[in-house]
Amino acid sequence: MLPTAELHLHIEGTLEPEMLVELAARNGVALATSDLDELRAKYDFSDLQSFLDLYYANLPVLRTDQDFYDLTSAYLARAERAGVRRAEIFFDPQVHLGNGVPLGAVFEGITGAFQNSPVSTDLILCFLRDLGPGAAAETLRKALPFRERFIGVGLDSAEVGHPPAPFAEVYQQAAAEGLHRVAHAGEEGGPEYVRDALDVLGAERIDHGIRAVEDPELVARLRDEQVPLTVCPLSNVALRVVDRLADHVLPAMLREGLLVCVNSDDPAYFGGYVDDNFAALRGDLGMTDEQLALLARNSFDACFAPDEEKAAWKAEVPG
Ligand code: HPA
Ligand SMILES: [Zn+2]
Repeated sequence: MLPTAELHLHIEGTLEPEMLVELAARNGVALATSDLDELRAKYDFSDLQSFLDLYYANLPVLRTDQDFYDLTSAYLARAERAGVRRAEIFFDPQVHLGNGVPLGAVFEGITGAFQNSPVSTDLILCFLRDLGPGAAAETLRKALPFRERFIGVGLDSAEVGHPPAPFAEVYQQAAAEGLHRVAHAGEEGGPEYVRDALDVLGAERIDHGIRAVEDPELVARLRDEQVPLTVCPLSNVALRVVDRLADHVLPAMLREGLLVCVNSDDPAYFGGYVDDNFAALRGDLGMTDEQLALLARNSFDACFAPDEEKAAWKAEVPG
């Protein structure tokens, strides 16, 4: 099992059907069905939005700090078995606030699970780009009383039609608070979303970024500046961003010298955890041990942990 850092993981996207049913029963939340096969059958997507519709529809089962604790503990236990040494975990506070869950319960549950795991963990607060910059600023304001519980901000949800630029001010505020800045860009949106995330938001890392390959000048810049790109191969196939894993641009990105790493995004929905992603890269793309080890080393270079810890994890990667 390759040791790796997982830097693109939405904790809400680790909600497996079994836990969905369990939490719905515990909290008295009605589901359309409790049949696990019927629930799994819905995990068939045509694009990002068709996934987001189901992802948001399932989240009202999360109500208490215990729910967030259980969700996060289950992910961390699975991640540990997948070789994950370091996880920088996204969450979507606007969804939970919208469902009437206090932010304190969300922070308490997630970070409580962090304390009981051997995996090195930190939390990144994501703004929902389709709700706009005003709602993002309001969310940051509500989260600042919990400032010590998270290390950065990100930008997720429906990409096309919701470019980065309007979020410049809230990203500036986040930077002033000493928070790291990442953003989803270049998943369904074009290279200009990646460029704006760097130039306008000051993003230190790009989530997905695969459509950057359409712009050679941008590729040269990403290589020269060694901007980390958190690529999610099984996600890209599940959301039909690429037709087949065999067509994925990840090997080309590696050949270009980009700082790419492998992540599971929403593993309960996309067919696997980070070890499953590595296995698929080996099986379907024929990637070699050397290439996979480079991806693992890149993940540690790309993470926000202290340099000594990064060096110790990197030294564990074979080759
Ligand atoms: O893969 C994703 N892309 C954009 N937004 C998201 N929110 C959860 N998962 C995703
Ligand atoms: Zn994502």
